Amino acid sequence: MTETSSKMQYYGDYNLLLIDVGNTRTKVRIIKDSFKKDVSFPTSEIKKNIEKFNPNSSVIAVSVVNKATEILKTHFKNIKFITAQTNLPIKINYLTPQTLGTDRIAHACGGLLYGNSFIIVNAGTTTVIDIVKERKFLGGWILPGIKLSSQCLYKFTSKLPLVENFTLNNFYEPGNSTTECIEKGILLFTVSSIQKVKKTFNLPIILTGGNGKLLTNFIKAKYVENLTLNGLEVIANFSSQS
Ligand SMILES: Nc1ncnc2c1ncn2[C@@H]1O[C@H](COP(=O)(O)OP(=O)(O)OP(=O)(O)O)[C@@H](O)[C@H]1O
Ligand SMILES: CC(C)(CO)[C@@H](O)C(=O)NCCC(=O)O
Repeated sequence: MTETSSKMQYYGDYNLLLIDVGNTRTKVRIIKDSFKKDVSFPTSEIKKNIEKFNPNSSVIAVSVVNKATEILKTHFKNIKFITAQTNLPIKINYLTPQTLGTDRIAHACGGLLYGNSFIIVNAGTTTVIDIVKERKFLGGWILPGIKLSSQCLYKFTSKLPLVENFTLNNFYEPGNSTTECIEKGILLFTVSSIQKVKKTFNLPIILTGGNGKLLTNFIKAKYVENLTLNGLEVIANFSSQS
């Protein structure tokens, strides 16, 4: 478990837990009065990590991993999962709200801390680009994430190596070696997609996710480390006031 401060401990006594289960990592925000702390761990290890939290805690969660959702439901007696039907500070305009990733709902709500209209780029396992216009979620684009793209090229070809470190700060010149071609190809695909959306909608970009920091080298954006957890906090405050 990774923490922003102190050592790992039993998290037994607090007012509220916010949980974001992503395909790669699970993030937890512990809130007790004005005290806040974020911790994270691999989603593949959710069972053993979640046992460190008091089952009687109040929990608000989003999860995009079905198995992890079941583990959370079993452990916590008082857990609320955000859905498109939750009382939200935004409107959801999506043809299939029942299939909409609830992390995307949280991102859209977290973005309200910076304005009412924006582009969200969540560069995690997948790269998701979403549009919120005047507090209305309009949908977006789901792309393979940076690491996933690299793993696919490696897995489904005979000659391509696995490229794990993305260290370039320029990818517009052609790549000059196999690893450079892969790195530049994935960055070109990711960054050009985001730039095209920016050009079309001309809204400010909010960038988040495990690869968000890397993309700040190429895209003018506000980088927010834990946008999903911030969004859950916005939703919690909104429903307590309305
Ligand atoms: N410490 C880390 N552990 C795991 N992945 C990391 C780490 N740092 C950067 N990454 C990159 O971040 C990606 C995971 O990002 P993130 O945690 O936002 O994804 P996630 O848990 O799948 O969330 P989402 O489902 O919203 O995409 C990985 O694919 C990897 O490329
Ligand atoms: C796209 C991901 C994987 C991003 O985390 C997640 O939001 C998800 O599983 N979404 C379901 C499909 C949808 O949002 O329409």
